[in-house]
Amino acid sequence: MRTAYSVDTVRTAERALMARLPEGALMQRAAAGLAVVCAELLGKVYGARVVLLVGSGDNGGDALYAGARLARRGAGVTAVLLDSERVHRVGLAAFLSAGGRVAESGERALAGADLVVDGIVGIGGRGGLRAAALPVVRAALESRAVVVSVDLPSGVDADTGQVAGEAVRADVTVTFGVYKPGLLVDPGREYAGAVRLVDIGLELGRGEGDLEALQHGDVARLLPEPTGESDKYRRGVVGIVAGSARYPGAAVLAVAGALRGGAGAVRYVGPAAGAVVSRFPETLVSEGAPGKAGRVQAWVAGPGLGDDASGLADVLGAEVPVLIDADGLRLADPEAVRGRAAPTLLTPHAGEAAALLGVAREEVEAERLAAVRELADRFSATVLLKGSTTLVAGGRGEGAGRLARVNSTGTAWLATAGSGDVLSGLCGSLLAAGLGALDAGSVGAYLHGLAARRVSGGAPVVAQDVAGGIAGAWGDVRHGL
Ligand SMILES: NC(=O)C1=CN([C@@H]2O[C@H](COP(=O)(O)OP(=O)(O)OC[C@H]3O[C@@H](n4cnc5c(N)ncnc54)[C@H](OP(=O)(O)O)[C@@H]3O)[C@@H](O)[C@H]2O)[C@@H](O)CC1
Ligand SMILES: [K+]
Repeated sequence: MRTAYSVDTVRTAERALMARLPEGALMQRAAAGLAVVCAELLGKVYGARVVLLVGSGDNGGDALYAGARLARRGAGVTAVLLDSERVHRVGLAAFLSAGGRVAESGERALAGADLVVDGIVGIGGRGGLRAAALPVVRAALESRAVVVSVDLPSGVDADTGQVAGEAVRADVTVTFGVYKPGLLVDPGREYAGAVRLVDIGLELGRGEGDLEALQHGDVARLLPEPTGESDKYRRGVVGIVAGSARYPGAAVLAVAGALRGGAGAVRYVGPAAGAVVSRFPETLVSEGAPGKAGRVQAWVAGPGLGDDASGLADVLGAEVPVLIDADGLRLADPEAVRGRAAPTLLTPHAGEAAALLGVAREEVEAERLAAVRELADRFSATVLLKGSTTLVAGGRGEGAGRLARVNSTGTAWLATAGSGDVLSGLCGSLLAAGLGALDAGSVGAYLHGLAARRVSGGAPVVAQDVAGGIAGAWGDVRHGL
């Protein structure tokens, strides 16, 4: 599990650790780790040209101490001080005595740099980059240098990943102690590049976390596994209410996701039974109301329904887990969602989330973590917000509280018609197998992203292929590949 902690939590832990250590020890640990990564990236340190962008706080201090270490190993290191009146004084003195120089012109220094260290601002930053920093940041990005951000790309909000205006686009971010949410959630994640974690001795429990990202091992432990005793009901029967005369394909894709998600059986209820059975003859179909369809251990409702809300009341009234997606999100009665006793998983994309919250889509995109938490609170449900970094926040009971999940396996190629339908079936299958809503959503998103990456290989994918790739992704996770 990769766990990220909020700035407040990090600051509290840092204070406690600092009280037990000699003054400046933490910054030395941070700078040493930063210098090691820079040296690795440079290959040869002696003779390399390094430029430090130095802001007015401790983030700039880290950069100066790391710069001193590189200068002692023979690199030509130049510091661009964004405010010469406000700089980490002791760090600057150490940097100068190690042979570092202060640049007269930032732009000129940057033109020939091999590596740029972004120490403008870290977890103390508020808002996007200030005007004074913009010319050097732009020059750094235009140079051919590798850009390494200290702790966080300057301009990215550590707690939310929000970028107000401009921010540094790093090739690598060296972060200290623990991950910060802004490094895992878009748009911040995109600015961070590859993230390297440097241990500085901070000790924080999972319970103090703000956001976590499942890794292969976590997903492997959560995957349902049939035993010799299994029959279809033990593996879970999932019911799908999806599709319409106009959108039969949504039903087919949701069923595809559900079958690939390991359900013992899939029941389909709706007008697209012909299309479903011709593609997947193993599906059990019925045309009446969902309540009459027979035993089901989790329902998925919504993909491609158009304006037909007739099945939703039955589904929302069922005492089993329910996933609502796509048109179902618009058609479902919010009171019926809030009033449910069994787990409920809502799976909007940013546009649907914006409609549910009554805000503009851009607002959701800019503050994805806040949006998913707000929806989970409003609907007393677990909410999965789809996107390049899909987020899942818990409602009542399981997963409640602040610890949300972020999925790191997504790919931009997943933004394709029908891929959400596959995801809804897949997550529904996991619910039917007995996973809680937070686990079903995050494991489903993980496999879905991995499946898309596997079949894409960097090229466009279609939703059917994503469903077809789930088995391979499942196997990779199980075998730790
Ligand atoms: N604590 C520890 O134990 C350890 C901390 N460590 C390091 O310290 C970092 C935190 O340092 P910090 O607290 O000094 O804050 P920091 O990120 O340098 O920013 C504050 C300064 O930036 C300014 N500023 C604000 N917003 C801005 C913007 N948008 N654009 C430009 N400037 C902006 C703000 O100015 P002001 O608002 O006061 O005018 C203030 O002067 C942390 O990220 C890690 O790198 C490591 O050494 C490990 C041990
Ligand atoms: K930084």
